[in-house]
Amino acid sequence: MATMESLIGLVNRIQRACTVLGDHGGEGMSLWEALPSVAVVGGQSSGKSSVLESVVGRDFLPRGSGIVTRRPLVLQLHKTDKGTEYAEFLHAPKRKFTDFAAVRKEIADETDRITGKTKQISNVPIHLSIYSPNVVNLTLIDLPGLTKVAVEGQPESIVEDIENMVRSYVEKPNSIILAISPANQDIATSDAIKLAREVDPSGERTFGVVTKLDLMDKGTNALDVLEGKAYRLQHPWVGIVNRSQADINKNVDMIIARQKEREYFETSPEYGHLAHKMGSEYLAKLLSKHLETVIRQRIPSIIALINKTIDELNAELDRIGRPIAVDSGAQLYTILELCRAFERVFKEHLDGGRPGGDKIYGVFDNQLPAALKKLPFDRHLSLKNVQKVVSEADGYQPHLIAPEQGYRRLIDGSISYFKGPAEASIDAVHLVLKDLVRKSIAETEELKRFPTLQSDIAAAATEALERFREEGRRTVLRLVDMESSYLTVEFFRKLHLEPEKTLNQGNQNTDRYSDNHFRRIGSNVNAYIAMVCDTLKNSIPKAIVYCQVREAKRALLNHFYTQVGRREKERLGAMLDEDPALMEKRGTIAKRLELYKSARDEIDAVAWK
Ligand SMILES: Nc1nc2c(ncn2[C@@H]2O[C@H](COP(=O)(O)OP(=O)(O)OP(=O)(O)O)[C@@H](O)[C@H]2O)c(=O)[nH]1
Repeated sequence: MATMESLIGLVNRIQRACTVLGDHGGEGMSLWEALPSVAVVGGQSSGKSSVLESVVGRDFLPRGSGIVTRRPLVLQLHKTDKGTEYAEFLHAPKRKFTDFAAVRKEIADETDRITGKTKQISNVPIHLSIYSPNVVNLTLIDLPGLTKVAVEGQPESIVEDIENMVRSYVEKPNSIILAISPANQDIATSDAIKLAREVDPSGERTFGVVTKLDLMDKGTNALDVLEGKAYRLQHPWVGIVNRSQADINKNVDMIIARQKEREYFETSPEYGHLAHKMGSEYLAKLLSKHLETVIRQRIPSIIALINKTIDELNAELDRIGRPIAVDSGAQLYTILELCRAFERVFKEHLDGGRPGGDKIYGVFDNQLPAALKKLPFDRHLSLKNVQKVVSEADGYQPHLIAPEQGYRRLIDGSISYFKGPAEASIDAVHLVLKDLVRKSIAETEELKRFPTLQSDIAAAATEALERFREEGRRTVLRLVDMESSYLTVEFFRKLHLEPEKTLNQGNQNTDRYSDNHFRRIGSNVNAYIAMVCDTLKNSIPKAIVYCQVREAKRALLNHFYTQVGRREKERLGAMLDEDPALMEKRGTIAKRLELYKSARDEIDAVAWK
């Protein structure tokens, strides 16, 4: 018997754990649903509270007209060896109630706390534990009384609402139904039996209880019900005599009430032969024994469920990451690992595998050529401007054969236009790289839990990219300057060999001569610039890749690594600060895990006894 009792005590502990974890037996297969409990079901005023109280041996349930029980009450009875009786609510775990009138008030207050002072009902249970030497270990659920009509102030749906809520408790296969029917009503019309039959047609988990035997009309009795003739259940029917309203008003003690009940059956001419199988005490023992049997059968599946949950929790912990180490060596290692993970993702973006790297080629293939095409060479090499630049370069002495100075100035002026597109390409690639850094940080699964390190990496990478941009900028500007500093001699020598067709035409008009002459200079410069443009179109991308892209791949976090290596312990720890919400989540999971593990240990211990 000791083993059996610890078994039920264990169930009580696990059920409490479930509620702590927010498991109200809602969606899905929960531990709660794997464990048996006893639900008290009956019409209003059928005597549910009275039965519950006499099983417990204490007055503690709120009473009144109308719907008093508006939230399920999960009542766990814990048998103690000795000491005073007390009650404890899960929502106020530090407070021990020894005054049961205060328990009654707390149930009423706690009901109102969720439902307000309305006539609404809620399916969030109130958990109450009673510790006493005078009880057996048992979990009982008191449910709102079934009703046939809504009373004033209640919505029409209340009848259905209550029935649905009660059904949601008793339809679970682990629920043992205590179906209360008053003896002074036809058993055929009993709400409790009606619902029990619906959810448990075979009757294997229904216990029929007949109350108010003492209130039956003279000359009638409930023998055909109690003997199972009127309605057959697999378990024997139990008759009960609770305190009458008059007894309650007179504050008749529960112990005395039980004694009176026992006497009632022992001396009853109708029920005397059934006396040993009647009454609240017998009912309590019957229930307890049945629970034990059911729990024994359930142990393997409960253990399986607990193991499954433990596996799930462990997997979840792995997913969000285990707690981080405290020694600085391990922290440094973790930081470097996380940085590497980020770098891997970043490189995948550049090398392909992840999108984004192609945008850089887009700069080379579209943006740069388009910008080069738009350069205003037409204007710069217009007849008028060529004339102006060349004349200014000649000074007081016009050139004799070819305007060497004029050519130089026109070419220099044109080449300086290339600086704009060169710098714009540098900036465009810089933006692409910066965006890839941002994306890579967001995509690095391992970094998710470390917001501080995320921003540290972002800052370090951005700073490095800035440096690469500066280096890139200097390099492309140099490429442009190089084009100015030394011109391709070959090009001009070839020009010199070409016959000057226009000059040999008959008309010797000086204006025409000079127009053609300058037009020719303009078109020569234009051809030269087109050649330079082709060169730069190829060399600028090379410089950009060399200075920015290649460096980003090779050394994005190099500076950062040297800095981190020098940091002392506190700062390393701070870098690994986590999102508080995540830390809390890990804490919750760890706590759940702990609870489930201890539940498993306890079940293992009991199961092997
Ligand atoms: N004489 C007598 N009165 C009883 C018996 N059982 C319950 N009563 C009385 O019937 C009334 C209703 O009993 P409760 O135990 O409050 O019934 P309930 O089903 O919990 O009622 P609600 O919570 O309103 O649904 C009370 O006045 C009880 O004293 C009984 O066996 N004999």
